[in-house]
Amino acid sequence: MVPALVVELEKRFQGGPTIQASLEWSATPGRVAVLFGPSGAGKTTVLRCLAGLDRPERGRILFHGEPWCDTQAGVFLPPQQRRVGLLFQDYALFPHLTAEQNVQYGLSHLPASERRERSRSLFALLHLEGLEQRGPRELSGGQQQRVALARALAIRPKLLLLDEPLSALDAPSREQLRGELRRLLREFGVPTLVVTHDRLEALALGDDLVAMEGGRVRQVGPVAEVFNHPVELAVARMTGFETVLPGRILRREEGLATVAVGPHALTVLEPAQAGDEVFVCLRAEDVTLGPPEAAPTSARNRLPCTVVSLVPEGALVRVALDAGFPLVARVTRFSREELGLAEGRPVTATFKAPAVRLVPRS
Ligand SMILES: Nc1ncnc2c1ncn2[C@@H]1O[C@H](COP(=O)(O)OP(=O)(O)OP(=O)(O)O)[C@@H](O)[C@H]1O
Repeated sequence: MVPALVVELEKRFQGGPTIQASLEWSATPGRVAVLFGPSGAGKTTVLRCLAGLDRPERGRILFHGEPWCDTQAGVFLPPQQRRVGLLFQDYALFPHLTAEQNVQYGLSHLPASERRERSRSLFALLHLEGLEQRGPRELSGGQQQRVALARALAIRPKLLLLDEPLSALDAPSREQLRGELRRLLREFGVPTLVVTHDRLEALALGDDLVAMEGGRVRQVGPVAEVFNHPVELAVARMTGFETVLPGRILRREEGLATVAVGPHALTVLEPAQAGDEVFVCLRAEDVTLGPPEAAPTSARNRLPCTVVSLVPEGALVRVALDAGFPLVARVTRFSREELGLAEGRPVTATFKAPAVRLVPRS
């Protein structure tokens, strides 16, 4: 398939770093790619260049074959000609305008009746009815975020760009809005790029992941693939969870949930959110290995596994396991000797219910 979005750019900052980003992305309607990486990786710079707010020294940006920027050909489309919807960290709503006026802000070229109709349907879609005449200061953080999203969508963008869209919210609201935002982005049907440095947000929001570090794009692929199969150390470090598996919640009782993953039913802490389709995320450090006939422990989850590979990492050893699904553990060299770990050997993997993070996918 021909990628709809092609980015090859070099942006130099005076006395600062040079960002050299290359990526190709399908940008199909409703699909979400997360620009993910540590602080200073260059994520916002890529977003600003896509929006037309920053001009790269060298390179090109093509969207469905249309050059938005081509430094060799001297092409640079201003932001309004790119038809991108933008939402930045602090929402930047105009404080002196009502929610409705904020949403209609970029629509002055349209007749009043059409402006009203567009904002009316967006207020309905984003569950903001009744708040049209409020000023930004009279709205909660979550409501401001949705008004800003409505404003970004009002221009009927070809591409939506969100920079840390949840970072201004407190932790509980963030968690709630992560799932909601994903559902909304699906509904809008606009291809979306989201910047975040938060792993759970990347997993919750993204279909695809663009992993950035040190001003470079390190890996691009479906989100679970990049988390499970990082191609280089920098990506492995930033993804952290080495096991990310699709699962389905079967039951919830007394604060615990039972999740079907491959052939197993895992016990995890019950997630606050509704929705039964989840990603099950586990860090290698939280998985303990024991002999196949190990006596039961207090850990809720006990899986018979086979060792697939052993990779020394300094004082530790990374152990890839087959538990009916791929699972990764990290043990000390001492434990490796003690357990006689070797490729093909059976072992028991255990982990506690609180070690598992669930990220909603529906
Ligand atoms: N206007 C500027 N002048 C000089 N250096 C800059 C400028 N803008 C960004 N940089 C530098 O470029 C690098 C990439 O910045 P960028 O904001 O793109 O990173 P980021 O991945 O979005 O980080 P964060 O998650 O902290 O927002 C950083 O080292 C930053 O200090």
